[in-house]
Amino acid sequence: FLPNPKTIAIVGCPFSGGQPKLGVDKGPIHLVEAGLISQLEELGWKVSFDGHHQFESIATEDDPPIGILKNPRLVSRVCESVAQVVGAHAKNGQLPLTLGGDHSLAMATLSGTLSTYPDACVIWVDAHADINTVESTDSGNIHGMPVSFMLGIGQKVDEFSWVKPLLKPERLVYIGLRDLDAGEKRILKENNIKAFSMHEVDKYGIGKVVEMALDAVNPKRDLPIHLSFDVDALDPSVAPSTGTPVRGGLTFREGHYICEAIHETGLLVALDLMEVNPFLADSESVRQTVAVGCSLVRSALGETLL
Ligand SMILES: N[C@@H](CSCCS(N)(=O)=O)C(=O)O
Ligand SMILES: [Mn+2]
Ligand SMILES: [Mn+2]
Ligand SMILES: [Mn+2]
Repeated sequence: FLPNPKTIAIVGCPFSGGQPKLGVDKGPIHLVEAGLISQLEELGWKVSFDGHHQFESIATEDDPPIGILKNPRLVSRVCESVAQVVGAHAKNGQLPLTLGGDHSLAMATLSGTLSTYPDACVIWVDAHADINTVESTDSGNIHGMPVSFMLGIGQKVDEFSWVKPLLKPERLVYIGLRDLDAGEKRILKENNIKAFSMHEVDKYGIGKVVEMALDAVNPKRDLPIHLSFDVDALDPSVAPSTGTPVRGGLTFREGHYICEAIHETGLLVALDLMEVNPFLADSESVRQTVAVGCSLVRSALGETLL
């Protein structure tokens, strides 16, 4: 039996603690104000949205770095609470759509999904692998680390003891990589994690890459899919208003093809749209970035061209 959610639960997460740039916490409100809810209703979905989450209360306490990890207590507590919310929606048979906010939130979304669907596979669309460990990170920005926590690799951090290693390496695949730290390249190899970088996208074309990615983690097309989409996977000319832009990214169509193809599997159970930062560009570029975020979500949730 495979889930067939009919309701989307929007989890608006105005959170920026996993990285240093102001503004990414305003991503959710821009996405919702661009009309995303009615756009999804147009597609036939029931949409439940009980307002963006408030994290101010958690933010007040003293939160010195642990090692070089920045805002560790804040990130941990926010993610722990969001994990409960995402998990509850998934357990109710709804499709959690998490709007970021920075990608450290994926500790929450993957925990929520994998606690409900232990066999789910994760398709991570991103310029970055976000798999740094406590030992390998150079920045201490936790938005570059969520995958390592979910795999249970690297030195343990007490504040994150709630994070269970629910993600198996063989159930994770990347598309769009082009900016990995040396440590991350080593971690991918050591853990035999499947990754389709922009080199493979150029070489095989996006259609073949998505097919190979699914073959790698969902060979019988019978496992639930969690799609975690970082808008910086797209070329900065397509999605300029994001915190860590990297040249040579996915075209508008390549990004949409990934979402359309995943919708076509009928296996999508959870979706993250992360790292939209409306403070980082002129208003037209912000509008463009928000619009492409909404468009990608629509494609992953059933909007077709014909
Ligand atoms: N690898 C770098 C950059 S990580 C970029 C994180 S994201 N979520 O893809 O924007 C680091 O660890 O700081
Ligand atoms: Mn990311
Ligand atoms: Mn990224
Ligand atoms: Mn980013």
